Amino acid sequence: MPKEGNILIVDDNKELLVALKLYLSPHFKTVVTEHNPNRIKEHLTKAVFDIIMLDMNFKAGINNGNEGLYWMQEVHKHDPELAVVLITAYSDVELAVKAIKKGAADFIEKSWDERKILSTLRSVFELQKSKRDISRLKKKHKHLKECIDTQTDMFIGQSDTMQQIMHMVKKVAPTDVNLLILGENGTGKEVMARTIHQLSARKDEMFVSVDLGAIHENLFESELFGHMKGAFTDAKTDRTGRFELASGGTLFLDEIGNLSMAAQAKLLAALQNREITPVGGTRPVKVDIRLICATNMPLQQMVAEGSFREDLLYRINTIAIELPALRNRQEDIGPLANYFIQKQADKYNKGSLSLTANAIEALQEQSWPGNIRELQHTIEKAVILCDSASICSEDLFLNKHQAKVLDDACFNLNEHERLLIEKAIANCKGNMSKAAMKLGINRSTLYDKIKKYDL
Ligand SMILES: Nc1ncnc2c1ncn2[C@@H]1O[C@H](COP(=O)(O)OP(=O)(O)OP(=O)(O)O)[C@@H](O)[C@H]1O
Repeated sequence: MPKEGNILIVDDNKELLVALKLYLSPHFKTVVTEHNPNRIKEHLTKAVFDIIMLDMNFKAGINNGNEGLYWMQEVHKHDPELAVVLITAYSDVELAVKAIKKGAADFIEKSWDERKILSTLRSVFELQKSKRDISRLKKKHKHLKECIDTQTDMFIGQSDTMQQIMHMVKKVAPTDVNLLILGENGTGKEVMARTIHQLSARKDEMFVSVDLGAIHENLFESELFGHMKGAFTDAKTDRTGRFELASGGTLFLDEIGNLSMAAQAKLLAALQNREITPVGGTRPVKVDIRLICATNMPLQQMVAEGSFREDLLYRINTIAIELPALRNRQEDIGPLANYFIQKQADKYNKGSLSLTANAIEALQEQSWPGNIRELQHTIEKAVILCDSASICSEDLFLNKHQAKVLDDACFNLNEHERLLIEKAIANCKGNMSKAAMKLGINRSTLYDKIKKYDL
């Protein structure tokens, strides 16, 4: 088993430091010794210790332990969780009780038995490890709660296009490959990323979502990699970064196209090395994440223009999933609208609500520039304002400018044909034979046109 535990021993007796180092080094990962207590802070800023063994009396002739208690308080000002084991040459139970009351983890007498020192340090180290685990778990729990509070939606997507995408997703989800999800705003990139996480072996671990577009350039490193207390003015406590929180699970980086070149370089290094170093930290931390990125920006074009790193694009884009705009998957509008109606009716205690056939038709005729998010908001508004249990097209307050009808000034035959085909397919709920019949053409001509207009 690899050795664990970093110990700093501070005592003005240099011979004792040598003896302790020799004895403890085979049992702990690092043992650092120091004879001058004024240098404790320097050591604590250079490395992370689990235990500090501290002499109670530094000045010859003084043995009331006050100096040791003073240095212990200084240590705790720097790191309140650091375990301090006090050393004294004088067996003094009262002093031991006083030190422990003031926050010492334990107490050792100088007239020692080596085995007792080892067992004391080992149990202090185990306790210290558990305390740190608890503090890490508390932070994870807080984040997890925040994630759960932003409720996830069930994945709806019956259209042929979405079924094909889901077929591919089911194959890639259980692997650990990096995925890039592309699509306009509101097409469901985050819902898709959460679905992939749920279908993967990492599903019992965290799904951590980061909106890179909302993070200020200066805070990028601290948000993603964490920071140590005191690393900068506002760093009042240690903070675990998103990479570490997601370790074992999935990290979802939304709006990846918004990253500056400097941030791209830092992200690439973290992905290549599979480790991060918190801001102000000295020790790199190993991370094991499955990465899913998303964007609505043309990354290939950005690479060509020099605003996105090609090596980063290769790393994040093992497989790309392109989510179609809602206007290009009309068959999904009805099921999505029905799903949102139930959800919002529950939210606003409206009992059982339903959409009339003409309401669904009207929804299918919209162009939805804001995609599923816009559809969801439209339904929410209708649910809040409706007076009866069935919602018709007038209750939807649809934006007339977004209706998928061509204005009178459009004489482009192709545009008219494309729109008519879309309408016929939606009207026939995706039944191609019926749609072809309605349009007065045969099925194979309809398929040719679907291909031509990329419907
Ligand atoms: N397939 C789906 N089934 C159910 N709800 C969905 C689906 N896709 C998206 N939604 C809902 O639509 C809204 C927008 O989805 P989401 O945030 O995943 O989109 P996005 O593409 O990540 O948006 P943005 O580009 O703005 O970050 C959310 O409320 C989400 O729950």
